[in-house]
Amino acid sequence: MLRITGLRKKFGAAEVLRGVDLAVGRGQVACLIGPSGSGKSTLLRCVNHLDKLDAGRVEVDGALVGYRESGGRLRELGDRAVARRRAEIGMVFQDFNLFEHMTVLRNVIEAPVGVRRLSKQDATARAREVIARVGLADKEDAYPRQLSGGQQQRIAIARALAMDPKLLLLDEPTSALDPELVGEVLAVVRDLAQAGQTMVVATHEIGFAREVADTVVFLDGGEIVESGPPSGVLDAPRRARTREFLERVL
Ligand SMILES: Nc1ncnc2c1ncn2[C@@H]1O[C@H](COP(=O)(O)OP(=O)(O)OP(=O)(O)O)[C@@H](O)[C@H]1O
Repeated sequence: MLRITGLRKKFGAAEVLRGVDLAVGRGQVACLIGPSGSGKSTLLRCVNHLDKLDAGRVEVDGALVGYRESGGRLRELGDRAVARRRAEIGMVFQDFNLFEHMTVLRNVIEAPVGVRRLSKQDATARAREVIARVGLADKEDAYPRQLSGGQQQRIAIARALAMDPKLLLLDEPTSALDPELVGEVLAVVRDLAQAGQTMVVATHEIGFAREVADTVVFLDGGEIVESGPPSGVLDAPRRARTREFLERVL
């Protein structure tokens, strides 16, 4: 479902991603772990073309994201074509990014109506379904400020699900939450994993990665140091850099 090859990304002189290769199969969950600044967010942002690539390619379900091939070279797509491709990729940010002036229901309906061109009626039915799926059916008329951080993040997940994404990217979805609210968001993500949603999750929650990931990807200094099933990368790491990181965070 996701194939990344030779991905490089610079900000100024700093090379933040230094040749990343990663494949995530349909229905699989990859968890990105690594120190702060290792490039996890940038990697996710390159997948949905919020950041441009300097080299390499990203394909979602066989189609390039943000580019088209022309004469053996990649050319950037226009805004509307990018928006169409991006509509197939859900993104959940650390700080929820909900529209504060809109109710929960309006937040979730917005993209299906505006981007997918669903009728208001169909979008509302879809929104109600995904809001119920994150356990917040009783909050559809609330405004974000009336919800806890955990509830806001669950609505942000519902908003992404409303577009029926082929791939869901979650960028440290629990980092901005008080510790007692982390569990409710992880429970929603765990349910999605069990339901077969393809996901890439950047996370500092190592225990969670052990539980849900098919593949754990340890990123350090913009490169993948080690990747594989949790039983390998987390429980029997082959590389000293992985071991040192895990000793620091566990
Ligand atoms: N828009 C930008 N302009 C300049 N530098 C950037 C930009 N975005 C990220 N960086 C730099 O790229 C590096 C990787 O950042 P990134 O946010 O991808 O790391 P991360 O692993 O997600 O970190 P964290 O766990 O703290 O979120 C950092 O050194 C960061 O300062």
